[in-house]
Amino acid sequence: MQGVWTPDQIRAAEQRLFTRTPEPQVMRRAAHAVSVHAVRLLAECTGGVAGRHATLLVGAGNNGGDALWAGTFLRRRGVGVTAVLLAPDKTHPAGLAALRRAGGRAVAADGPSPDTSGIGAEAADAVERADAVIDGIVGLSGRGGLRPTAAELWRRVTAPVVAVDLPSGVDPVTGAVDGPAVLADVTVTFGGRRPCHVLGAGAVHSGDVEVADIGLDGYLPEPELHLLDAAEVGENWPVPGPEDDKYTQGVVGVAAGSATFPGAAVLASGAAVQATSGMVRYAGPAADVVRSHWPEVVATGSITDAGRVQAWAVGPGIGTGASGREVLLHVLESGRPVCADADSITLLANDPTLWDARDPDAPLVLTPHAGEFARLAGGEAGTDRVSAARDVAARFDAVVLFKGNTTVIAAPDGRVLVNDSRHAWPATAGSGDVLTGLLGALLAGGVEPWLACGYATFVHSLAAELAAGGGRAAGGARSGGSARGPAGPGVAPADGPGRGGTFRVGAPIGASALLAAVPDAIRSVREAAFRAAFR
Ligand SMILES: NC(=O)C1=CN([C@@H]2O[C@H](COP(=O)(O)OP(=O)(O)OC[C@H]3O[C@@H](n4cnc5c(N)ncnc54)[C@H](OP(=O)(O)O)[C@@H]3O)[C@@H](O)[C@H]2O)[C@@H](O)CC1
Ligand SMILES: Nc1ncnc2c1ncn2[C@@H]1O[C@H](COP(=O)(O)OP(=O)(O)O)[C@@H](O)[C@H]1O
Ligand SMILES: [K+]
Repeated sequence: MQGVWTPDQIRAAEQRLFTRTPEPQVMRRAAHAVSVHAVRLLAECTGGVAGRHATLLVGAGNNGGDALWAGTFLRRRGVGVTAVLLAPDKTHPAGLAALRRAGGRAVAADGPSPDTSGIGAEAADAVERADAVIDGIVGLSGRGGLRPTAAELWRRVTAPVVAVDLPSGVDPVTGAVDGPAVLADVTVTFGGRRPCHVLGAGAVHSGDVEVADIGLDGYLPEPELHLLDAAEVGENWPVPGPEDDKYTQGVVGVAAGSATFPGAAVLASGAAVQATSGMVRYAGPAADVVRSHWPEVVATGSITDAGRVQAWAVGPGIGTGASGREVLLHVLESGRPVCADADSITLLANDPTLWDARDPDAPLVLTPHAGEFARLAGGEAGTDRVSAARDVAARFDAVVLFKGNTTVIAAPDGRVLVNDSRHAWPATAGSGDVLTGLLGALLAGGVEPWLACGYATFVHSLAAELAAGGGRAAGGARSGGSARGPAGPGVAPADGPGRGGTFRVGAPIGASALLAAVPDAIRSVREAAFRAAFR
């Protein structure tokens, strides 16, 4: 599991590191990593390094200092370097002196201008003609969007961009973007990811995130957030062993769908069938339709005849009336782990007495989308979705899987996992029903609920990507390309978030296609685990 640390945690760790390693040395280490990725980007995008030109956007603090030192390292590779200074009086003095000694040039951002922008002609020229741009405008101390001069410079950037630490203009803590902000191809960060690399629009603006080792390991506390990788999901996905039979792997019960919404039952049951090899029981009015799609499902018309299960997936399409309430009540009283989605969340939000039916020892997973979340929480989540999910998880003593482009998974004890989707293909009707089925199957297989949410979300997102034709295998390299794509600087391409090639290929999918790709996604994460074991 990879960690994500808040700016405060990073700063505290840095202070401890500085007691052993002098700050300038740490900065040079960080800057060297930035230069390595800038060299790679130059080579990939222009076919060469020496003789190319890099422009540094340099702000008032240490982030600008990093960029200046990175420029110094680039000079050693024969790259022409111009630093555009946004705050000449506050520019990192040692970094600027080093760049000048190395033969780099520095110009002020503002100055005599041929137009009304206030950007000096030299600065404008350096930005517009750059082969690569290094964004050192602002880092961990950033607040709000880019200020006017920085925004005006950014508007002129067309070259590929390496952001130092984080893309300037993005809120370091929430990832929110509420003004102009840099859209990076690569972000080079230090010691561990920051929340803005994985949350909200920041996840898109960061591009590919590279974590450089600057010696912080050993000084960092427990991470604020966690990320899963493909190998970990594959290693822990339940598969049958030699001693297993259909019962030992856990039987999942699906209580979903209705005469009006049989599709929810088919999708959730199908996902449960594809997720593990044990047995799936279905209970509800769509039993005939489910049987005709999935003959292996043991289906009955009534929840009271369902038979024994090890976990329940309940909610999609059951309705919020009396019959839906009865189904939910039965499931909550079963004492089994429950994944409650869709209508069951609305029922719980509307009728607090339903909570009393719950066995306090049985794990409960709630999987709200934004609207259902607001019903549960009693108000909109706002931009700090992590805190909002944590609060609801603690309040209801349940694991909360808060859906969205970035899915936030909070446990009642405060642990948070995030899945920063690199695309938006699951944004299609019925895909939530598939997720519910996957989760039910993992809970029935005995997977710890918080991790089950992480594994299910990872596979769900990957299945959508494979189905859409992005073609990225889990743990594999993403295809390249400038973050800005054909839409031009600062604008995400129309076909999805503006990052590597995945977003410019593929076709929209329905939930059935996502469901059909689940076995490929599971195979892919298991292959990643196999490769990792022999690395
Ligand atoms: N600690 C270390 O040794 C290491 C740290 N490292 C590096 O240091 C970075 C943190 O540096 P930092 O704390 O100096 O602040 P930084 O982010 O550069 O901001 C500077 C000033 O910018 C301003 N500003 C704020 N918002 C703004 C906006 N929207 N648009 C424009 N300007 C804005 C605001 O000043 P103001 O103008 O408000 O007075 C703020 O004080 C960190 O991200 C990493 O890169 C690495 O070298 C590893 C070792
Ligand atoms: N923009 C998006 N990017 C990535 N994933 C998304 C996006 N929007 C929704 N999703 C995912 O798609 C699924 C939709 O679930 P839900 O809203 O319950 O749909 P439904 O009720 O139609 O099945 C969730 O897993 C959610 O995280
Ligand atoms: K930056």
